[in-house]
Amino acid sequence: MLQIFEDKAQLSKAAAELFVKTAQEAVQQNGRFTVALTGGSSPVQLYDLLAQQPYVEQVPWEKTFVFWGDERWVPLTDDRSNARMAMETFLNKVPVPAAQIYPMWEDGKEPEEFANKYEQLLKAHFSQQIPQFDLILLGMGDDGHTASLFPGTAVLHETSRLVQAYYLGPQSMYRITLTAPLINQAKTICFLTFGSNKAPALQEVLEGERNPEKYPSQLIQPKNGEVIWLVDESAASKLKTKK
Ligand SMILES: O=C(O)[C@H](O)[C@@H](O)[C@H](O)[C@H](O)COP(=O)(O)O
Repeated sequence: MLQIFEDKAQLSKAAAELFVKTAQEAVQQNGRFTVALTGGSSPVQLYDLLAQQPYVEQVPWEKTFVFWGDERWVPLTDDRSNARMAMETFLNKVPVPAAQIYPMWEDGKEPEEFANKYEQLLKAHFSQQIPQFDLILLGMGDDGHTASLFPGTAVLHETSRLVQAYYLGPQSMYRITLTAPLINQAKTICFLTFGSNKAPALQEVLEGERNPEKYPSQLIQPKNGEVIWLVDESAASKLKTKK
């Protein structure tokens, strides 16, 4: 489903409403809400809203479990840390129990070793069931990547692992990411995409020929759930079909 908004503010408000709705429904159905957050700049306004009225009091924080879709392998004190950004913008301001927040980082661990640990953590959280997030938030880069699924990387071909870490040469850092097969188990996947720099990639991802090697966001096709693209008019400017 594609929804186009006038600007980032409207888009972020719709994302906050979706967050509240999926959280409430998940708690009603299963007694808890499991979400994977995204990093980058796209979710900042959404996270800000979630710490404010009317949203903050509508989310069942005590029953919320927070994971990440991907992370730059840097300490939690680093400016580039996705976890740090989410902590500062909302997690430190809302009553989610600290023990239910699972950043993708541990001091002294190697990234590959930590990826295995995070995978085990997810398996334990979902016990015997398929690891199925209630909600996964994603951003899309202007090259069509999402989470840390970058064009031309081996992780795009992963079929069995849930979490992987790998060295991303062009950024001179390790990345850790949920894999596409895991992301695609989710009940709801929500892309937040705004700005004219995203317009060419968005057109390719949604309307171009299938080429996930070049546009990894095309890999995101939930098995039984739904994918919702929240997009602003600038990002949507090159789309031929605006619905
Ligand atoms: O850690 C990251 O870099 C991400 O999670 C990444 O996948 C991000 O969502 C996109 O690059 C979009 O980034 P922006 O929101 O900054 O445009």
